[in-house]
Amino acid sequence: MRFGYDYATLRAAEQRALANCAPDALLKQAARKVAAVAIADLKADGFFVPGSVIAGLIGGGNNGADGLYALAYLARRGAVAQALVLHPRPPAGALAAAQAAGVRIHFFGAEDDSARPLTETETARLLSLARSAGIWIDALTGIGLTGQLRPRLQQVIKLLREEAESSPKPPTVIAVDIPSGIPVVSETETTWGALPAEIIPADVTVAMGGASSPLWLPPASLQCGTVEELDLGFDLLGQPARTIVVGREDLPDLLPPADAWSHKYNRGVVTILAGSENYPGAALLAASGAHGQTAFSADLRAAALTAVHPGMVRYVGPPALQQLVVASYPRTVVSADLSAALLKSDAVVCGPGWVGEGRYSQLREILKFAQTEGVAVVLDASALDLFARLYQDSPATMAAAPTMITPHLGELRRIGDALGLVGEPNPVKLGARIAQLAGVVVLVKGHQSVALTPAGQAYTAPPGSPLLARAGSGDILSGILGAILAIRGSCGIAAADESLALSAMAATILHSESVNVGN
Ligand SMILES: NC(=O)C1=CN([C@@H]2O[C@H](COP(=O)(O)OP(=O)(O)OC[C@H]3O[C@@H](n4cnc5c(N)ncnc54)[C@H](O)[C@@H]3O)[C@@H](O)[C@H]2O)[C@@H](O)CC1
Repeated sequence: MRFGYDYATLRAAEQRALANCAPDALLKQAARKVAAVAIADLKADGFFVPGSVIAGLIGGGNNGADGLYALAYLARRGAVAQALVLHPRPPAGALAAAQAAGVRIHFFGAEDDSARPLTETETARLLSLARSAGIWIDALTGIGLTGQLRPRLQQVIKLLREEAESSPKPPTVIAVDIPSGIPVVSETETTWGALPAEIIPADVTVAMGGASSPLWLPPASLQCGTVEELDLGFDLLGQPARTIVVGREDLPDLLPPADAWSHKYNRGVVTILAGSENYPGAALLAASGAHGQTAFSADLRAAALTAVHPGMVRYVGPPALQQLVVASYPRTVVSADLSAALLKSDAVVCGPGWVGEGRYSQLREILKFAQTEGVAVVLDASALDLFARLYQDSPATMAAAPTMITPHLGELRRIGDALGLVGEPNPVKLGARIAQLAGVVVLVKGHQSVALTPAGQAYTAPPGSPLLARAGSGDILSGILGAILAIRGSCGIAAADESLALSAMAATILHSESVNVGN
């Protein structure tokens, strides 16, 4: 797993590390890593370091200092290192070191008026210098950015973004700590990966000492390129992470294997309520996910086979759909009796294609059962509108049951509106607010899915396959998720919010993997 921290945690860790080392020692260590990334990029493209032109976009804080020291290393290796200084007071020690190493220093807007836009002449000079470089080191602002980016910096970032986008040979952009302009702190709350008006998208971001949350959360994460974390000795172990990134390598730890004593009743029983006359396919798709009827690449197969093969899949629905499900998945135990099925369940999935009379009271019954027995419930698709209604009627029922709702972006907005959370454009933040208000885990499904817990943590995984963007994907995912929750539930892994969120990430990784190999 990888972790993202909030501003206060990172700052405190930085202060503790700084107390134990010489002035600028950490900055120089950070700079060496940035220089190494630049050198690796040159070599990968078949260039030599001597003679290669590298531009550093230099701001006024320690982020700028990292950039200047990196240019100094590169100049000593023979690169033509150009510092484009865009702050009236660049960090003095790093500037002197860069000059001494032969870095060429170019000042823009030396007077202290960051509201004045660059003149035409300055703009032309900036672009010409930037154009001559194959690598840009973006060191304008790091985690010290506060408030809205000042106008001149906004103008500069816009100019350079447009230059990079329109260039036939775009530069490799290496962001120091975080692409400039992305806020890590605001006065009132974590920024949840918000994007500024202007940004130069990075190919690589080198996170210094510890990664900030926006590096992992969309939409900001989608502009950060590959994130490389540099260990600077920050003691972050044991510090609360705001964001947890689950990878394929974590799956074996999240998916308990069956053992010699496993049987159909103790290996997890998942009950599915899905499909209707108009949407019969939803019942089949959810069942296929729960039965693990998905292909996986060889290295995931071992984990996946145990993960998505619960002891039993039960289906509750009308007789015609029961027949359909059994015809495709004969292992399914079907019934029309919800109460009887619930009694034997370790997890319940409800919602794909699930329309018709009586759903509201069924949902109430499921949540009451979940509340009493501590059994995890996944609410998807049609159950989401019922969820909003139920929350309005009886909020306590929601918060007390281990519940996860799984909206895509359109459904998320509808739930937000129904709960009175209007006008929040950032889906991750909206999901976090719904989670907090309703006391449920919210899995925001999309290119990069994020699960938000009521306690304010975000769980995510690398972006999924583009092939997931089609009808029926969510139905399969809900089945996979139900199977994982049932297995974990039967193994005594508590259906606490963190466990639900981790299960959601395991399910999204497996789901994405399965469509990539042909399902
Ligand atoms: N202190 C240390 O030893 C270490 C610092 N590190 C680096 O230092 C960075 C943090 O340094 P700082 O705290 O100096 O902060 P930053 O360098 O991130 O930001 C401060 C600079 O941003 C400008 N700024 C702030 N708000 C602005 C706005 N709204 N519009 C335009 N400009 C604005 C300020 O004028 C100042 O020049 C990290 O992101 C990281 O790159 C890391 O290398 C780790 C070690």
